[in-house]
Amino acid sequence: MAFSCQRQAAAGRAAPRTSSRRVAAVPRPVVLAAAAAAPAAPAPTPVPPSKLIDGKAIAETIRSEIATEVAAMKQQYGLTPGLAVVLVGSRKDSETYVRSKKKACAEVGFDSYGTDLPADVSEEELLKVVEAYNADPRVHGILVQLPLPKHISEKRILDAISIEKDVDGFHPLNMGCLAMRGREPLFVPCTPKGCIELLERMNVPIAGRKACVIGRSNIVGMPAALLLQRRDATVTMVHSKTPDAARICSEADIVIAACGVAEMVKGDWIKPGAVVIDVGINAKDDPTAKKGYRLVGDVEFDGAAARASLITPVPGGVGPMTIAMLLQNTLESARRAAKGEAAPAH
Ligand SMILES: Nc1nc(=O)c2c([nH]1)NC[C@@H]1CN(c3ccc(C(=O)N[C@@H](CCC(=O)O)C(=O)O)cc3)C=[N+]21
Ligand SMILES: [Mg+2]
Repeated sequence: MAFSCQRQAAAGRAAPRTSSRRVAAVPRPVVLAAAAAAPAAPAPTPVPPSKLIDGKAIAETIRSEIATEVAAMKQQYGLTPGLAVVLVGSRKDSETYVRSKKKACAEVGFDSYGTDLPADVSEEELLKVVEAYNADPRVHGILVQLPLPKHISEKRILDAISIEKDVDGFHPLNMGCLAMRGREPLFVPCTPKGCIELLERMNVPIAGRKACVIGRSNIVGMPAALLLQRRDATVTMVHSKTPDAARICSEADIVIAACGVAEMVKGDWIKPGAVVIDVGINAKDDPTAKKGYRLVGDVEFDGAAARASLITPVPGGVGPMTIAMLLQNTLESARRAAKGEAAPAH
């Protein structure tokens, strides 16, 4: 059940907001009860659905497009795309993500292969697993779930993934090609690719616009900035050492927030009419929620939504797109294998 749907459902029912007793009678009290807990604060104006970028629905559309292509590929080449997912340790969030990735594979008709290793596995053992998947012709994509335990060098593991199977796009050769004009990476990292796909499917113009990327991680901020740049946006990156991040952000037509700090980007960071893509997924304590927390992004949603022309919710925004792009990358890799395309020289 997507949070965005709850938000919309709640927005349609104005009356229960004011009374905590009536809130208790509402079947899904998460949002309403949170509003009732602070009666002094005025309830935020409900966000009109036309402002929301429904990543969950767009990802579903993409997944059904992929399923159609997989069926055709099986027919034409007798080939089934295969994704290998390697999980080290037992972080609850990683286990959840890995489960959703395997489920998404099954839904579009991919084969998936999983290796679960204990948290204290040696780097050498993990390397052997990666190398076995590199050599396995049924596998077109390899994903080693991050973060890895401290004693393992992520660099060493990611560098070992064959670039033809690097569906995460984290290999330095793929990243390097992304950064260079006149070159194309074999794969683009899934989360930033999903952000661009959302902009494109919502018909948001990128060329000639000012974009602000908040955060400079290898997996989101940096590749997001490079992708925007490739589409002729004027990109500014801000980060924890930027003294005037709020001012710089407030000049942008497109904001991609990927700083990993819950609700850091406030409403007044957003230029009226800007498009806001929120990559963050943070757990925020909420005693009224079933699990004792709810998910929030890196953007303070209500304040930003009041000014933005379009905004992604969390969850139900970028998250589902990350998985859809992983499937797209894996499909593309399988297509190259089916056509026997030689790997570009490297
Ligand atoms: N090698 C590697 N590749 C990754 O792509 C990778 C990774 N490691 N480590 C962790 C991050 C995180 N990530 C997400 C994937 C899906 C959702 C997703 O589907 N989110 C849903 C559900 C959120 C929820 O309910 O928890 C949503 O936002 O609506 C979120 C986050 C991939 N990552
Ligand atoms: Mg990714």
